[in-house]
Formats: sequence, C-alpha cells, structure tokens
Amino acid sequence: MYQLNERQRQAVETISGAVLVLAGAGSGKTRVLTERVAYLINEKEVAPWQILAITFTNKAAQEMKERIAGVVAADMRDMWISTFHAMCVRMLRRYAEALGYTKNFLIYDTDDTLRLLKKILERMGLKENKSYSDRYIKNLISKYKNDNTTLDFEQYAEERNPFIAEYAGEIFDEYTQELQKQNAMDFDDLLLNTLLLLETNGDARTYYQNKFHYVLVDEYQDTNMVQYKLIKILSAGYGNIFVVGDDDQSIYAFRGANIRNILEFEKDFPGATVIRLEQNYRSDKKILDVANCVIKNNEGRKGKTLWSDIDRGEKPVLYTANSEYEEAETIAREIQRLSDEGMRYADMAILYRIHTLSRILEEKLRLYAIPYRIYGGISFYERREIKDMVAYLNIIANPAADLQLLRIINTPKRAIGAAKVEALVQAADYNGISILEVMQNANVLLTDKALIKKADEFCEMYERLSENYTDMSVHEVMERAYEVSGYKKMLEEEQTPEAEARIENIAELINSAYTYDGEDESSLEGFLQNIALITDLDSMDDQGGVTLMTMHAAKGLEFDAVFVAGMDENIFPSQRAIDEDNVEEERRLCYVAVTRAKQRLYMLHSNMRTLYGRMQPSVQSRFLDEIDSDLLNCIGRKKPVISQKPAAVKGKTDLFSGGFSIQKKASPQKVTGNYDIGTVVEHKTFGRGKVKSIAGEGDSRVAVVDFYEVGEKKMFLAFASLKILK
Ligand SMILES: Nc1ncnc2c1ncn2[C@@H]1O[C@H](COP(=O)(O)OP(=O)(O)OP(=O)(O)O)[C@@H](O)[C@H]1O
Ligand SMILES: [Mg+2]
Repeated sequence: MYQLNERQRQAVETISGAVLVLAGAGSGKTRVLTERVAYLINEKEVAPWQILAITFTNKAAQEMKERIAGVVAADMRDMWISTFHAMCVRMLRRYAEALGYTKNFLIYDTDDTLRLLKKILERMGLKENKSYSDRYIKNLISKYKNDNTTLDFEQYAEERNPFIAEYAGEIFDEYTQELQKQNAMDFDDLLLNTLLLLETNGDARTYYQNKFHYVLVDEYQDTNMVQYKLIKILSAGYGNIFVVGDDDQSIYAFRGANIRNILEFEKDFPGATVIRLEQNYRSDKKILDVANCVIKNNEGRKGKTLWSDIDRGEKPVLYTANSEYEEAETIAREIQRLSDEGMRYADMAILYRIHTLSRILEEKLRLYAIPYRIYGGISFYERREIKDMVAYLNIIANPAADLQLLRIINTPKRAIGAAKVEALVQAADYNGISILEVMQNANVLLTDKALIKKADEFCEMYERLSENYTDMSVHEVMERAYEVSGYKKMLEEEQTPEAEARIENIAELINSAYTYDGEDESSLEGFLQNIALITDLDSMDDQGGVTLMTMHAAKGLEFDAVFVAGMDENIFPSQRAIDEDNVEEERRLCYVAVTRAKQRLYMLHSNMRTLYGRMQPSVQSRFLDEIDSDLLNCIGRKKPVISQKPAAVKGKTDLFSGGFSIQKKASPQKVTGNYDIGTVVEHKTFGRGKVKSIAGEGDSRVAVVDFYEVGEKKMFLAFASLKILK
C-alpha cells in the first residue's frame, strides 16, 4: 500500500475541531476520510460507535466498511457508516413514535410518490391540466422539503410557477395527509423528520450529540440545506466535524444540493482548518490538463491547483463521428482493441448526459459481444414481480399501506376489478380509514354483495399471510406470502420464459431475505426499510462488464478508460441548461466525467444525430471548444478532409492512430444545385453514390444517398457538401 502524502496525513491526523478538505478530483479525499476512521480507532482508541461517517451511496458505504474492517480489529457493526438516508432511517426507527409514526413506518420511493400524486391530481380534477404534471409537482415538493425554508408550500410554489399557485397548497396538504394516514414517509421526509426530531426532541438530540464524537462527510459539495443542518446539529456535541469535497464537482443543484455549504464552511464552523490537497493520483497529466482547461471557464470558484505526475499514457482523443451509429461503433471497436491489449472490461466506462443515448451504444456492444452493465435502467428492486412481493410484505407489516394494497389487490387475478376497487377507495376516503379496514368491515360499510364476498376472501387470505409473522424470519414470511397469495401458482401456470425469469428473481429476493435474517435485530420492518433505500447504483458489482452510466452516477468512481459519448451542444450542455443560463453546473459535470479517467479518455461528438425521433445536424459541445487543441488527438472525418480515401471509412485501420482529418465545427451552407432522385453525387469522405430519396425544405432538406463504398447514409444537404456529378 502506498504512503499518504504530507497534506493527506495532516488531514487524517487533525482530529479535533472542524476540518474541511477542499480539493480537486482524484486527490485522495475519499481515501483520507477512510484512513481517518481507521486512525481514530487504531491510534486514538475511539470506539467505533462514536463515529458517524456519511457517504454518497450505500455502495460507497459498503466499500468503506470493508476497507476499514481490513485494518481495524474492532466490531464494525457498531459503526455508523452510511448514506444520509440510511442514517436517518436508523434514527427514525428508534424515535418514530415521538413524531407520531409507528416504528414500522413505510418508505415511499419515487414510484410510490408519483402514484400517490397521480391519485390526488385525479381526485382534484387536475389530471388533464398540463400545468399540474405529477412529475413536476413531485420534484417541486422535493425541492421544497430540501430547501427547508420558512415559506409554506403554496408561497414557495407561487414564487416559482404562478400557474400552479391556485391548487398547490391543497395538493401539498392532501399529499401530506395521505402519507400520514398510511404511516409513510417519502425520501425527503426521512431527512426532514430526522431534523425535526433533533430540533424538537431533547432526548434524541442529547443522545446523538453525546454518542457521536466524530462526524465525517464525503462529497460535501452535494449536500443540501437539510443535510447541512443535520450535520451541524449532530456534530454540536463534540464539535469534531470533518468534511471533504470539491466545489468544482457540485452537480446536484437540480435536486436541491447547495454549493453554499462548502463555500461557507469556514463561516458556518468558525475556526475551521482548511486543508487543500493538490496532487491527483488518479489521472494521467494529459487528462487532467483537459479537465483544468474546461473548468477554468467557470466563475466564482474557490481557486485550486491540481497536478499529476503520471505521464505515460496517450493524448485524450476527440472523435467526431457522422452519426450516433458511427459514434457507438467507434466506441465498441476501441473497447475491443483495449481489451485485446489487456485492459479489463470492468475498468472501462461509457458515460453520457442522458439515458436515451444508451440504446444505440448497447446495440453496438452486443454486436461486438462486449459484456456490459447499464445503470439507471430498471433495477432489480424496480421489477414488477419484486415490487409486487414487496407490496405483500408491506401490507403485512403495515395494514394501512393503501397504495401497496392497491398494487396487489387484484394480482393475481381475484375478480376485484376497477369498479370494485373504486368503491373500496371511496369507502375508505369517506370513513377516513384504510382500504384493508374497509374490507375487514365490509358487511357494515359496503352494500354490493359480490364485493363483500370478495373482501371477505381477501381478508381471509390476509389473515393467513400475516399470522404470527413477528415470530418468523423474514424469508419464511416471504415464502409463505409467495404461496398463500397465489403469486407462485400464477407464475408457474404461465409457463413462459418471462415467467421463468420472474420466478428466478423472486427466488433471489427470498435469498436476500435469508442473508438479512442472519443479521442482528432483523425484522420484517427493517428489511423493508433497507430495500426502500437501495438505489440502482448500489447494485453495481464487478461482473466483468463495461460500465454504462450517466455522468451524474459516475461521481466518486474511477476507470482506466472513459468514453464520454454525445458531447454535442444541446445534449451536453443540455438545451435546458442553456435556456436557463445554467451552463456552469454542466461544466462541472464535464469536469466530473473527464476526471473519472485514469489512463485513457475519449470524447465523442457526432455531426448528425437522431434525437427524440428526429435526425438533425449537431454541433460539438462548447466544452470541447474550450480545450486547447494541442491537448487533444482530434480524429474525425469532417471538413477539411486531408485523407480522401473512402477506404478509411470502412475502418480496418486503428481509428485512434491519427491520420484522419482535423475536424472543425460544421456550419450550414447554402443548398444549391438540383438534387434529384438518381443524381450521382460525390462526398469528400464517402466517395460516390446515388441519391435515393429527398425530403424536407431549406436547411432541413435531407437526402438518402446510396454510396458505392459505404452504403446508405442519410444526410442534410445543407451540411453534407455533396458535389453533383450528373
Ligand atoms: N498518497 C497516495 N498515493 C498513491 N495513490 C493515492 C494516494 N492517495 C490516493 N490515491 C489513489 O488515488 C485515487 C483517487 O483517490 P480518491 O478516490 O480518494 O480521490 P477523491 O479526491 O475522493 O476523488 P473524487 O473527487 O473523484 O471523489 C484512488 O485510486 C486512491 O487509491
Ligand atoms: Mg471521492
């Protein structure tokens, strides 16, 4: 193992008071934080339970635990290393009653929250009203909660969007009441309620302030207001607060992260020591130069120096493609080449700004038989059968969980159709009780004979599902639910490959419960709360494939080779960021993406791209313009073209060995000449071909040309500079 440098060592050993490590990417911040925990236990005899360390993902927490477990002898189970959300759940489980919840409170994930809002909007007759989209309202509520302002929601909403002022207050109240009725919290409530607990409940506050002698936070630049207040209050007992972060990597403002937290740390914690790390141990110097070139265009930074003495790799590549297919193909071939040279697939990543770009990349990777893992698609816990099984468990643990009950009331089919469900929901609303309670009292509350019968049957099943469940292990409860509910039978009878896959997934879920049962203090409630906190990123494991993910998700990670796809204006920076004059956050994102690379960096742009169903000309990202051209190996086939050999396009050559044209930005030209079907044309790169069809007007006139050498290409005549031959 390598030695820490002097500054890093100082950061590890300055244990009292407030300390901020402000440093650029790859300078060892996360490493220092981990070392410090080990140092406190090994050298300073601090007990593990006195330490609270907060990471950005559960996976990071897991890695940190493993690393520390390897160097300390103490019992790791007492140590609080977790995300903010997991920390809050742990506190809330202990103190839920003080806030009017029961210990087995439900956690609403994004999907649950959206479904609830949809229901509310429908009830209020706002479903068709475009101003009140469920997603928009959800995000606004989330931002509101994270900002932790003194405004009420109605005022907050009005300031941001007058078009929803009329009903905003009512929607919020309904939403809040509905959650309370179901003994549920959304993700933001977890933080907010913990803060409320610590602010209003002296017992809880004193307990945790006395408990945590040392508080440590990674990725501090992406904390929000509520998280800041949580840290402030939790560290107030001993005043030992250690945070690490990089203002240049603050990329979650859209989710309420507040860059002020890091910029004003010294004001918030007077007397704080600030330690700057300047040596980057991750990236080749040439990669770092590119990152620095981009980020220096942002204003209002805390100036930082970052250097690397790793200097053995090749120049970063800027590749200009003519279509997203070519872009993807290029990436796939280069990945193959790197793999042939001995780099592992697991050490390579393709990053993009938006998920939409992943489809074609996947297609090409499959074509080349390159194994990959994609993050942000449907994760295990979002799969239908898993959500269904979890819904069954939720209603066992929490009979008031209406939304979960609605999910499975007719799955498998029980002849409780939409009209019957509606009648149940109305009866529940009218009487202010849960749907299950309505069913349990069907004889009194309902009139429809058929429905009463169905309700009785459901309740009978429910009795069997939940009988003595607290005395059983979680996997036993789950196995029983799988059978008694009829879910197992339903899948078995289906006899399709999809059903087979579902059966396997449920087996995996049962297996995870089995593992969980081995932990201390296991309970169904605890299991469900754990599940609710698992994010897609946590399912990351080293299965040997290339990683595909958004740049946001890549924060904190590192790979030998990184491909940044889709570096086009309007994609990255996004149209929205440009419109809202918020390019600086996107530039930070670019800095994050580039600094994930250790040895090799490829940035790709395409002159033409089909996005949202339309093929259009595309201009390279301004971030690429900001990079000194001598730092890059520019490869592409747009004007001016030096090599005119069409053979180059067929691509037997190593695409990155240079020798291609130096690319320049495409700009529209006047469409002149009479193109017609059958016209023979010549393209500088693709050679000769025949026009097969023409569509569109003016600048968007598109021709499909069948090139003799390379086959069919769709091209905008304004950009293609085709020479008419006959
Ligand atoms: N003193 C050192 N000597 C050699 N390698 C080091 C040293 N310190 C850290 N590293 C290595 O450098 C890499 C980057 O470290 P780390 O991930 O902790 O950086 P970071 O500052 O947290 O980066 P980011 O800002 O991207 O989160 C890791 O592979 C780490 O093991
Ligand atoms: Mg880090």
